[in-house]
Amino acid sequence: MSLLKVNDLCVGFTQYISLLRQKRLQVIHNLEFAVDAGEVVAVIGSSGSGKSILAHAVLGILPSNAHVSGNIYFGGEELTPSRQDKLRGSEIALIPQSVQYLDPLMRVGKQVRHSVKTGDPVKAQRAIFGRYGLKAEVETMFPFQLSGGMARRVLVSTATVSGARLVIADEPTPGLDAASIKEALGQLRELADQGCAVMLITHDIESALTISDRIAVLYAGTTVEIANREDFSGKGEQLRHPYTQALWRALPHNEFVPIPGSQPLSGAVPAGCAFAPRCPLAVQACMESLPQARELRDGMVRCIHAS
Ligand SMILES: Nc1ncnc2c1ncn2[C@@H]1O[C@H](COP(=O)(O)OP(=O)(O)OP(=O)(O)O)[C@@H](O)[C@H]1O
Ligand code: NI
Repeated sequence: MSLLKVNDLCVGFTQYISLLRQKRLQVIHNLEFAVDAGEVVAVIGSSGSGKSILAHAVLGILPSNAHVSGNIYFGGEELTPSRQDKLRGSEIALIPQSVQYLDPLMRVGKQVRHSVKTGDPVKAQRAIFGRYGLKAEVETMFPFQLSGGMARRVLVSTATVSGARLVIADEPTPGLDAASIKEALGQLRELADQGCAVMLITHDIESALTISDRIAVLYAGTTVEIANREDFSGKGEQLRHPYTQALWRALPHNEFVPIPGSQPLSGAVPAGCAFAPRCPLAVQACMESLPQARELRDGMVRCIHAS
C-alpha cells in the first residue's frame, strides 16, 4: 500500500468572464500518482502541466475557487480537508520552490523551531543545522543575510524537523549551480532512505533520474505514464508513452531532437489523448476518448499503442 495515493484527481478553477458569467477552467483531469515510504517519485512535465496544482491539492492549499474531485489517500485513509489541515506542516511537509517562503522578519532559527512538533525545539533545530552544515551563528540570522544555498538548507531543515512522513519538494533546484543541485537532491534521497516518502516536482529529468525510484510524467493535466528509473535508458525502448519517449530523446546527451508543436493550454485540451496532435502514432481512436490508465511492465500508461 502506498503512503500517498492519488486516484482520478480532477481540479478546475471557476473563472468569471463577466459579472454574471463564469466558466470552469479544468487544469488537472484523471490524474494518478502514488509514492511509498522510502521512495523518491519524481513528477515531471513541462510548465503548466499541473505539477504544482497536484502538490497543492495534496497539501490542501488550493485557492477557494478550485473544485477538486477524485480521491487522495494518505496512510490508507481518505485525505479530507480537515485531515489535510491537521497533517500539513507535520506529517506532510512542503519544501517550497522559493526561499521567499521564509519569513523575512524572523530569525531563521526561530522559524525552524516553529516546525518542531515533539521534544525540545531548540535542540532539534541545532541538531538539524549541524547535520546540514549550517554554523551555530546562522540561527540568529535573518533570511536576507543568508546565501542562496544556506537559505535552501534552512528550508530543508524546516521540512525535516517536522518529522514528516511525506515531503513534497516543488522545483528544489532551479537556478542552482551543479554542486548545489547535487547537494539538494542528495538531501532528498537521504530523507527517503530514512523512511520518508518524497515527491520531487521538477522540469529536469536528468537530475530527477539520479535520485528517483519512479517517475510520473504529466502532460496537459494528466498522468500519461509512470515509469521506473531503469526504463530511461538506450533509445527509450522500455518507456511506455510516446511523449515520455520524445522527452527522453530530446535530452542533449541523447538525440537532442525537439518535440514538434506545444502542450495545449488549460481550457483548450482536446478530447481524447491530449498528446495526439503531436504524436507520430496518433490514429482516429486517440482523438475520440481519453485512453484508460493501464498497468504495463510494472508501470502505468495511458496510450492505446503501448505494449
Ligand atoms: N488559481 C488558478 N486559477 C486558474 N488557473 C490556474 C490557477 N493556478 C494555476 N492555474 C493553471 O493551472 C495550470 C497548471 O499549473 P501548475 O502551476 O500546476 O503548472 P506546473 O506544472 O507546476 O508548471 P511550472 O513548471 O511552470 O511550475 C496552468 O495552466 C496554470 O495557468
Ligand atoms: Ni509549478
